[in-house]
Amino acid sequence: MSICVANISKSYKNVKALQDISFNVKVGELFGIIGPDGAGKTTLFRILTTLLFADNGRATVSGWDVVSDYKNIRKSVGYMPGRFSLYQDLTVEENLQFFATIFGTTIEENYDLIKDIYVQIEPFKDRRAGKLSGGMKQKLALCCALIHKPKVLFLDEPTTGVDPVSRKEFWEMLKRLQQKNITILVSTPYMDEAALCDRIALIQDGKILEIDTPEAIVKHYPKPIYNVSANNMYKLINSLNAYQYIHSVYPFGEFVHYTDKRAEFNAVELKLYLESKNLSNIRIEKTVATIEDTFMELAK
Ligand SMILES: Nc1ncnc2c1ncn2[C@@H]1O[C@H](COP(=O)(O)OP(=O)(O)OP(=O)(O)O)[C@@H](O)[C@H]1O
Repeated sequence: MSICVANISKSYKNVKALQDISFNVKVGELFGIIGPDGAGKTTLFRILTTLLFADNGRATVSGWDVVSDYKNIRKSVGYMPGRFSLYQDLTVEENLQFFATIFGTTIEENYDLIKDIYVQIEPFKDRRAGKLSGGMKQKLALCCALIHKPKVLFLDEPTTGVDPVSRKEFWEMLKRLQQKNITILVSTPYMDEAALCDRIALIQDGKILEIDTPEAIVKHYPKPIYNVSANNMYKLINSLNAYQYIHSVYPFGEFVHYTDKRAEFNAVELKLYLESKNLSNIRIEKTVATIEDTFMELAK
């Protein structure tokens, strides 16, 4: 195992940031920690990268204990914190040089590992890091986290605030790094990114709701789910919420995802009900559950 987490808990005064968290990550696995703001993702990353002590439980990274072997862990992992952590006043190249030096290596020595990513920011190598776009900053931060050839990479919300094209590119890079046998633990609040991981842990209020492959998690969704749309989204949601057979309803892009309490759902009856609420252009179609649907159901 690359990462073992056993019964980890952490509180800040009255806030239970992590409650009895356990999971394992295999060598070379791309494992996602998926949860909304405040779920406890950063706290978990800080414990695993030896920057914070847990109140209870044990964790190892590459076989090293996060408390007693912290020095070995610090040498062998890469950590990209959620907030931009690089030196804004240093240039792209100077930042990279700096991180290589503190880990006792050089850019040349491990250039192969970062090459794919670095070529994209190389044209801006003399630009100060503070003047880069969001996507470029993420690429530089990833290069800096990789420059000492870590065995395990911790990426805390690496794509938050990054445009959709750069997000997609970023995940393609992670897939390539994975082929180099680097274990990757990545957190994200974006449910679409969860589908790109080998396995995911859904986390909310410091507790793990479920751990499995994205495909298996979606298959566990317990009910048929329907895309519903109408001329007025706000009124549609309010009307569905007031419907006597509603199990769940929430907005999903241009639709509303609706599930019904009954085993036998009646679309005609629902349409008539919505028409009685003065809605028009009503469409009701069966759809497949996503990770977001599963999360919402488990988090209820
Ligand atoms: N130093 C602290 N003192 C008090 N409460 C804290 C501290 N750090 C985090 N918390 C609280 O602990 C909980 C978990 O926070 P954490 O930052 O780990 O979550 P997160 O999933 O990373 O969310 P975010 O993306 O918003 O940072 C939240 O309720 C947060 O307000």
